[in-house]
Amino acid sequence: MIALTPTRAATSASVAFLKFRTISDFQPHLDDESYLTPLTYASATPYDSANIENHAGEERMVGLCRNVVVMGVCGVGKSTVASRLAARCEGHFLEGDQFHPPENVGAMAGGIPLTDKERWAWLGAICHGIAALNARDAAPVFLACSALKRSYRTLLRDRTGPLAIIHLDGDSAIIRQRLHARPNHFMPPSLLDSQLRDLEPPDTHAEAPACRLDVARSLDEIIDEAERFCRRHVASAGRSPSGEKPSRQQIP
Ligand SMILES: Nc1ncnc2c1ncn2[C@@H]1O[C@H](COP(=O)(O)OP(=O)(O)OP(=O)(O)O)[C@@H](O)[C@H]1O
Ligand SMILES: O=C(O)[C@H](O)[C@@H](O)[C@H](O)[C@H](O)CO
Repeated sequence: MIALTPTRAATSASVAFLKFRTISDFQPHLDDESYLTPLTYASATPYDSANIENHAGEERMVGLCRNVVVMGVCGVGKSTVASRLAARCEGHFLEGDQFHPPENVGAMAGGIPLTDKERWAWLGAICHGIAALNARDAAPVFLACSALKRSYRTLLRDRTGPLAIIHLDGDSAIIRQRLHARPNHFMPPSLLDSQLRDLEPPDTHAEAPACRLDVARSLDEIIDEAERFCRRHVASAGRSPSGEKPSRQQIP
């Protein structure tokens, strides 16, 4: 059984899996594939681009994202970065691995890469998780999720709205070393090669806003740069230490 109870310390960010403890909370329909029904995020959440565009003269939300995916192959630091970023930006942290059914975890633990079909079901469940958090309040969601292929990211965007992408990437030797050094994780380092084969790095124009951050840098440097990216592209992404509102794009 995959452990679904919280394993990380809560921070000032909302840590989503403290609230949603079981996979069934998020994937009640996997058997009949109705998880593919539209989520209608605009009607289910306060993020309604039609309304926002009518607020001429006020802060313009168009172009800003509600959700952020921290993506990349296993061991690049997705969970570490996304959870710290959520704390910095006063958002929710969503751990993509929490949405894998036990069969997926079992396959990976046994050294078998996931298929597209297995990933579609998993991504569908993640979309429900994002939508649930978006419906709850206006805080941004920081998702740690491999999202290796462009089609996976398209699904996330189609079902949950504008998506900012932070791609953690770099020297595979560094990533492999970190995987070997990481204790108590179901993902075997042997799966890194298949993850690298599946990886379709984001097209920073076609999939904008997207950025690539090198895993060779220190965690602090990565978080600082990721935070700057989020302040430019993510609605309500954090406040200054003085408690000021986050800066947003203005209508010229
Ligand atoms: N920039 C960094 N410098 C040094 N160590 C790092 C850095 N980023 C992550 N790590 C370490 O690398 C390991 C892997 O990080 P983490 O578990 O966050 O990766 P992940 O991408 O979420 O992995 P997975 O997809 O397999 O769950 C952890 O032990 C983490 O502390
Ligand atoms: O798409 C995938 O193949 C999976 O999401 C993996 O990336 C794992 O979940 C993750 O790496 C766990 O360590």
